[in-house]
Amino acid sequence: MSAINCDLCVIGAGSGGLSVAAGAAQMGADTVLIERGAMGGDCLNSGCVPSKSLLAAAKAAESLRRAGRFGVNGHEPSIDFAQVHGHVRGVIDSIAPHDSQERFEGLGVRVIRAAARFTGPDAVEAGGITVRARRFVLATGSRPAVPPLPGLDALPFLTNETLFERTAAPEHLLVLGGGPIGVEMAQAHRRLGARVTMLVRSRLLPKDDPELVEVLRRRLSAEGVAILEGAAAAQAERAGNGVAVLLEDGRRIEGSDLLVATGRAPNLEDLGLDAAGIAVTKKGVKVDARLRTTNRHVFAVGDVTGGPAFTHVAGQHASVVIKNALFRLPAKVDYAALPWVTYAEPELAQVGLTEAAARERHGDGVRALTAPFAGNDRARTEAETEGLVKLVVTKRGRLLGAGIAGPHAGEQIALWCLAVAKRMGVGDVANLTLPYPTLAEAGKRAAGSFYTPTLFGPRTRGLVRFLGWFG
Ligand SMILES: Cc1cc2nc3c(=O)[nH]c(=O)nc-3n(C[C@H](O)[C@H](O)[C@H](O)COP(=O)(O)OP(=O)(O)OC[C@H]3O[C@@H](n4cnc5c(N)ncnc54)[C@H](O)[C@@H]3O)c2cc1C
Ligand SMILES: NC(=O)c1ccc[n+]([C@@H]2O[C@H](COP(=O)([O-])OP(=O)(O)OC[C@H]3O[C@@H](n4cnc5c(N)ncnc54)[C@H](O)[C@@H]3O)[C@@H](O)[C@H]2O)c1
Repeated sequence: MSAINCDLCVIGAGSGGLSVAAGAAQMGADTVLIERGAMGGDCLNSGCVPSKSLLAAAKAAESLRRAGRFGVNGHEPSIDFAQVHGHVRGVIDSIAPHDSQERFEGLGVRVIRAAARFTGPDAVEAGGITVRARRFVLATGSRPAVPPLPGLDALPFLTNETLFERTAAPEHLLVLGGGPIGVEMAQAHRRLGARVTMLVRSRLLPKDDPELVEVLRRRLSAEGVAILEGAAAAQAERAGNGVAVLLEDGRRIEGSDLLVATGRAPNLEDLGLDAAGIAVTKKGVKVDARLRTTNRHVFAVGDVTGGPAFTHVAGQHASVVIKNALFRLPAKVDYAALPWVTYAEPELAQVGLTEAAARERHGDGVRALTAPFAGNDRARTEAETEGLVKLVVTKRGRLLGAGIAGPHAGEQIALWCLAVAKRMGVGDVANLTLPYPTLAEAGKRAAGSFYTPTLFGPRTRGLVRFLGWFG
């Protein structure tokens, strides 16, 4: 068995591990990166990239269907699912070089393609090589959490790890779970010609603001996605060539295929965490705000920590770990201005606190300010007037959070990421001069509504009349 000594050893070459390894190597740290599967991890191979590529194809199909509202002949598109799959594959292939072993070796990283396992508090074994490092970073990600539903393990169900390999559309897709994977994949498959039924235990997108979710629920239903909320699955079984899910209320829902999208489980197994003295909780590796595990030589980043499971969170984690591990700065994670986007149409974007979370934390003084896209001229020109901007502010107008359901919400939220992160007030946005006509004006309108009662109230009218006497 050969041995390597290095400054930093990163386990897992997904969003988190790659960011740590690239940053550390470019800053001069002698870095080893260990990956047991495909370089790029979930986001590139079975997550963000394929899901957004599939959604883009689905959007193209839907815009043909809906073109009639512009007087442009809309028609039912003919969909070649194998070519759609080719598009998805092509996007992955076009991004893959950026995450590749070759690129990382070019940056000076030693890459080992094997499963890693701690053999002690300061040593890892992978592919017959013992790696000793001053610091380790655990970035092993997560996998689909499959619920213990009786009958499920005897069925050939789909997860995000298998869904994007399909070259034919399912005839009738049952989607178990109403989180972002469920919602995005339900709409994508419906638009690409499948029948889709969502089985949602509680409500759709439970982490999002219900008023904003309602916009998306209406659109999904209008497009023909059957959404069964409050539908707890009790059992799964075969039904001819397909599948059936029995609900607790006695209903039996049949489909050709079943997608399980019921959350994530951290990849902790076979890592020898006990040998390294690394404690875990039910959610993932136990870390403090500086992402230190219970072994002072080992940090953890990304999904394996059991925190918010997003690529941009893994990115923030990477930067916190680099500051701590390489520069000994006490940097901490900060989710106060954490954004997330569900990339269905209309998009749903949120940063900071939702109204419910803000009321829980700040009490009844919190105000919600809204502006619908129905009143926005750009939305009218685009014939995309569904949705709204919703700001959540303190009594004095400081922004606590912002949510958008509407066209390009994921792009529009960037302004609010800055405003919430910098603890700005509504006045900072209400006083901006924005280009006309833009969707962003809806946000400005929501911000401006904070002042409406005082600006157009009797006191202002009295003041204007009084000052008029001196003119
Ligand atoms: C369908 C889907 C869509 C998503 N869409 C979005 C989105 O639009 N935006 C967004 O921000 N997030 C999205 N996410 C979430 C995002 O993909 C994850 O949060 C992100 O990939 C987490 O990065 P990570 O580095 O923690 O883990 P991963 O990317 O999963 O990487 C972990 C790596 O570690 C490797 N590994 C595991 N164990 C070992 C071991 N013992 N030895 C060596 N290597 C090991 C794995 O093979 C893997 O490559 C999506 C997820 C899914 C499933
Ligand atoms: N656009 C994005 O950024 C994006 C897209 C996809 C995934 N992701 C990330 O991946 C994570 C995983 O996504 P997800 O949609 O699988 O998970 P999720 O945890 O967000 O949602 C899971 C859903 O499944 C339901 N559920 C759980 N157990 C169930 C059971 N036994 N029966 C029926 N329903 C059950 C939950 O009530 C919930 O609605 C997300 O939380 C998110 O962090 C992000």
